[in-house]
Amino acid sequence: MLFAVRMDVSVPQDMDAQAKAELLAAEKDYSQDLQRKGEWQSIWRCVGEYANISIFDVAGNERLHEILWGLPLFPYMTMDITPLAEHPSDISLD
Ligand SMILES: O=C(O)C[C@H]1C=CC(=O)O1
Repeated sequence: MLFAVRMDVSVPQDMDAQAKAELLAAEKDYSQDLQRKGEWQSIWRCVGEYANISIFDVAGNERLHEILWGLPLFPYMTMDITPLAEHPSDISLD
């Protein structure tokens, strides 16, 4: 199942610099591991915002929930999740 997820990040301004660096490194590792496994298909920066739009291809809602809850940055994010279906005008389906 495909999902588009918009993640808006808001890390506290007063977070310790070392703790922030470790958090962002853990987030990157977590994301790239799932990208290599094919569940996190793509990630795009939203221009001018500390936000991304990501495409996930996962077994179902429970798996997406598990992935999102496991994000190291989860406590500092808000998310908007859109389930995706095929579009009848998609030429790759012809
Ligand atoms: O920078 C972000 O958009 C937040 C985050 C989500 C995955 C990742 O590597 O960073």
